[in-house]
Amino acid sequence: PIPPRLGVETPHADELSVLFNESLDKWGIDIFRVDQLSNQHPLVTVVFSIFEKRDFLSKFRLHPSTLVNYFTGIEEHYKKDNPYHNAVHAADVTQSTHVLLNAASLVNVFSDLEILASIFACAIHDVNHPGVTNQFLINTENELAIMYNDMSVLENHHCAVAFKLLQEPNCNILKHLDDSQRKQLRKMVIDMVLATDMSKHMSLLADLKTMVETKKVAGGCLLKLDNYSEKMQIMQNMVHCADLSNPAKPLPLSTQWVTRVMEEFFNQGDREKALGLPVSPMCCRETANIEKSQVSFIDFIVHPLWEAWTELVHPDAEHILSTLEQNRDHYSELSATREAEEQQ
Ligand SMILES: COc1ccc(/C=N/OC[C@H](O)CN2C[C@@H](C)O[C@@H](C)C2)cc1OC1CCCC1
Ligand SMILES: [Mg+2]
Ligand SMILES: [Zn+2]
Repeated sequence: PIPPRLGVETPHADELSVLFNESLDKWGIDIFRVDQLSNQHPLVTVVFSIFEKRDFLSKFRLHPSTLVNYFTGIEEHYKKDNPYHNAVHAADVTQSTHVLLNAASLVNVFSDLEILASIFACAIHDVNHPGVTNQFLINTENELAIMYNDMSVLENHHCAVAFKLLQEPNCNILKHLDDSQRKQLRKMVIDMVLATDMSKHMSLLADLKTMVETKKVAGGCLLKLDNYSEKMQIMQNMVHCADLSNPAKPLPLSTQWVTRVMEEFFNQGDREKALGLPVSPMCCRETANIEKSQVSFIDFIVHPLWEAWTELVHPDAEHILSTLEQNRDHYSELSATREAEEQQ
């Protein structure tokens, strides 16, 4: 059976292909609209369309129906009732990385296999996410924390689920890669997904800043990336940037993500309360100050990361950084007015 155009069956195929023709390569595509128009198959259609656009089906001899089969399986393993960590988030991170890869200063830096690995890593990076944090799984001695000895529990699980699914019938999309390519891809995907553990953020950013400093010294060209570890550092930071790109998207998208992530955190807070556990930071729906939390999240985590990325790929990400700064000021003004209201 020939898989449908765009990888999914939908009554809105024409509208969806217009949207992709206009915005698949653009920062700020309305990924929530992609979710609606794709009949709630945002990940399958985004991955399928990116692979087609990058000519990966012929480059890696990927069979269209195997591709649709596998990523439909992945999509089904994203929990639909997670407000945030669901297939729309995976599609969002995948499409965001697809845009970051198109930066002029990254042209010819990555091989096709490295690009395939990056897109693949994004698509699977949160698969089967339970909607709670690593700390919650550790505190409740969840079977996943026992399985992974409290180390990057979620991120190890996402990788394992994704690679196990590859062994299902008609899902082995890597069938026609040679053994060395398959081994390299597996290592690169694991390195990138494990680097999305927020506890790795500070060391990842420190390495990125060091690289930016040395790159400045080396006359600004990135082409000098000869060893795996430098290349992987950039790929890990790229995926991490995409994972933390919500505050750097046009405000109507960013606010929807804030609502979703807070609902997920509040659900966790409710469960912690019910279990008599201390409620995690920003997870208490009674006391959380949403706008204030976003301002600190941006000031301490997201802006330093995007500032370093923008320097690395200068000047290609300037508009992303300025959107982030505008959004930060918006949340800061909101939190000031809310505080003033609460004083009255
Ligand atoms: C759109 O806003 C966001 C988009 C993504 C994320 C992703 N966060 O990391 C995912 C992991 O759960 C790790 N965190 C769990 C949390 C309870 O503690 C953190 C120190 C680590 C957070 C966002 O906003 C957050 C921060 C400020 C208001 C809620
Ligand atoms: Mg994650
Ligand atoms: Zn994620």
